[in-house]
Amino acid sequence: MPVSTRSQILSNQDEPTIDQPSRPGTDQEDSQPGPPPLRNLHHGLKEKMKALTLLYEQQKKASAALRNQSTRTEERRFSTHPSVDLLGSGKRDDKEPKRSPVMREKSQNTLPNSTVTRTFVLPPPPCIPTAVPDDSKENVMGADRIVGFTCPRKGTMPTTVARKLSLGSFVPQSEPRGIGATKVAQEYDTVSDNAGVGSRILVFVRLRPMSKKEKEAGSRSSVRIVNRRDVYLTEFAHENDYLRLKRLRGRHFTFDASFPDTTTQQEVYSTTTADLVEAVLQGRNGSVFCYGATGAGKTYTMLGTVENPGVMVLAIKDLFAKIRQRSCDGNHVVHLSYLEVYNETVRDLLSPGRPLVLREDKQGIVAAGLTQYRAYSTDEVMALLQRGNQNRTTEPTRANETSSRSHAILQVVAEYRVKDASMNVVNRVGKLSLIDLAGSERALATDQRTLRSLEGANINRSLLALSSCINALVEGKKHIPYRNSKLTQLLKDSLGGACNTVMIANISPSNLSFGETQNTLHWADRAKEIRTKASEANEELIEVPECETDQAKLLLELQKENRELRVQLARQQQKLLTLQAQSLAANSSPNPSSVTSLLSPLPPSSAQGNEKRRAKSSILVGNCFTPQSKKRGADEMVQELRRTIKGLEAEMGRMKKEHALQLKQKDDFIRELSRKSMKPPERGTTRAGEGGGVKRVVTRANMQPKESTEGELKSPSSRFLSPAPTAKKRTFWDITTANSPSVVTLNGRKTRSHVASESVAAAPSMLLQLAYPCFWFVLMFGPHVVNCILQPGFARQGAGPPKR
Ligand SMILES: Nc1ncnc2c1ncn2[C@@H]1O[C@H](COP(=O)(O)OP(=O)(O)OP(=O)(O)O)[C@@H](O)[C@H]1O
Repeated sequence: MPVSTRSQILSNQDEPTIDQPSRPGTDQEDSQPGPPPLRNLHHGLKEKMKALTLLYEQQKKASAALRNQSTRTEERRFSTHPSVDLLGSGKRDDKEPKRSPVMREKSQNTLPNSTVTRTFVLPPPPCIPTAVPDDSKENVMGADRIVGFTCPRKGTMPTTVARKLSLGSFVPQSEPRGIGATKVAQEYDTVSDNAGVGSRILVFVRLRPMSKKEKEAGSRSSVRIVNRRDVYLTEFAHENDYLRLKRLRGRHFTFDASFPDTTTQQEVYSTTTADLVEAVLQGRNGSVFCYGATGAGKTYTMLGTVENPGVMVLAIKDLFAKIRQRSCDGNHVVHLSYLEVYNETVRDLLSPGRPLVLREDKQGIVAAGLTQYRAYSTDEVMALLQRGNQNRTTEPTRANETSSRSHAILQVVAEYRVKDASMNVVNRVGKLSLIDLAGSERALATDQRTLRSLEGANINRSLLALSSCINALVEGKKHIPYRNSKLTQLLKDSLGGACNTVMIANISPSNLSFGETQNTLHWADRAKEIRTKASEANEELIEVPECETDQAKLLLELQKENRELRVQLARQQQKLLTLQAQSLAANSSPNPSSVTSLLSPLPPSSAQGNEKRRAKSSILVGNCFTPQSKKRGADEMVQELRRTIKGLEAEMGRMKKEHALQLKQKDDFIRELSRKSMKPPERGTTRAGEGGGVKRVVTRANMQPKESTEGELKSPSSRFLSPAPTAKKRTFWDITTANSPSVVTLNGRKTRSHVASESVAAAPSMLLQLAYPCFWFVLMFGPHVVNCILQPGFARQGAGPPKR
């Protein structure tokens, strides 16, 4: 049986085919029926390719007028994939693609919903795959060549010239534009956008340097960045892995800008975020988020280190510097909040506490109860940022020593007044969100069956929700599944709202992370197609009155408002101080009630007040030198001591009064007794006022110290002195001998017994003479009465002649 082979077909190319109807009535037809003529399939293909090439050329010519010099750049871009070099493949020719039937790339799309094919130059392969794989995005190549790469473009992309890199749609041309975007716009092809319709998300890629660990593991670089824009990804396989060697993949992506591993933080900031800060100062909202696998350098890009601060730090510095320059009245308000989404709960990083609930209001999705700190300087923001980062959940994993286990969102709201072109005063409010996402990860890359894996699962879930949202947005679906996770809820504004958004995709160069890098680049490539809504400036015109009187009025009003605010501030500060003092006291004392009573002013001197004061004094005595009291301020202690002294003095005064009263009562009693029971003795009873007596009468009143009569003591200790010298009961020795202890008095004066003893000493026989009646006297009235009579007061009271 004759078998037609490929060589036969090729050799019989001149023979008629189905497409070429044979001429009827020829000898050939009649005489040689033979096998039916075979169709050369290559003919159809060739024609199609020719048509396509023609179409391509036409389009190219048409667009050349628009693109001017970009054609040459485009052609250069279609050159051979550098991975061929990496793999050590054969030579290439830049002109080759023009003749090659397959290797074309249409960078522009003139028809909606058409497919753009990126093609890499290849020598004709010995065995070209007959069917293009389903995943048309993937390049399939042999061990040393890349076959093709297609990338479907949706109808959502602008049908005219494609990309707009600058933020021109929302930054007025009159305003200075950030260096970054301007530079990038100059370096790379920029294309016009439908102004006012909105802007698409700008996507940047940052490659980090190879880590020490990766180097030690012998990994090779699988990423190559060309022209600061194109990223080539190459897969490596072990030379013995024959199966994979034949199916190695290579990929090519183009982004708004791609940063090689040598790029500085400042370069990244000025290219990606500087323009967003500028837009925020125009009253618009902006978001920057870092996306990538764990350990790819997201936190490094966003936060950086002390020596190399990242985007967050540089953006805030820039914001403060610009706001100060532009604010027409020098006033500006910068509010700051910092939260994290950890295991699907939202937490405040600046004042950690209970998880926050997300609510949707007219401002968008907000975390209810999130602390908004007012910051006055960059340093303050830095301090807050540092505090927030200390509260952020980070754990070491196998993939990263300091892996962030949560998504962190720093939001800065800036408000200030500026004079516009027509010298009107305008109030502008803009919001900047800086987001450091947690890294997507494989369970094996981190840890299994631990809390880390639970965290990893939650991170992956929220990132999956993010990719679903990106897909839905790219496909122009009506329903975007923001509610699938807390992260997407919080990113709603950034992805689908009126916001200028920048995505920085972080990748690792290591071939060991090929899968993760490929995944990151895939989603980054997809995110390029998301268009956000047109962002309107949030600004309010403040009308300034024209005539001078109105201006003066306004000035007065503002001054009044200012005064009121100052008063309010002073009140608040006072309240704060009181609260602080109370909390300090409560912390330092084990008995809060006693401390509160100490801090409150003392009531006026009432009986109740005295009681309280006494109680307080005792508390103070107990607390004054306790270790807790040492903690209190020196002033407070001095005050407490003063209060103690006052309390003690009051107590002394009261005691003194009581004492005087008792004395008086005693004297009265004695006088009464003396009146009733006995005649005053002849001797020693001379009236003091008469001055006729030879002997001087010493009374109790004379004996009392002078100060006691005035009702005041000089020192608290002296007040505790016992009144014993005056109140002491007389002993026999008081009467009989001058050497008795009671003879010597306080003032060097002598007591009545002293006087008596003197006389006794002068005439000892007199004692004997008196002994007998005294004995009878004692027998009749008892020793107590005698003692009373012998008291010094008796002489005073009884100094006058008895009335009876
Ligand atoms: N551009 C860079 N230059 C120098 N070092 C870098 C760079 N990017 C990342 N690194 C280093 O790589 C390590 C991992 O980076 P980083 O912690 O930022 O990763 P990550 O993506 O935030 O990881 P995770 O998602 O686990 O938090 C860090 O030690 C960091 O210092």
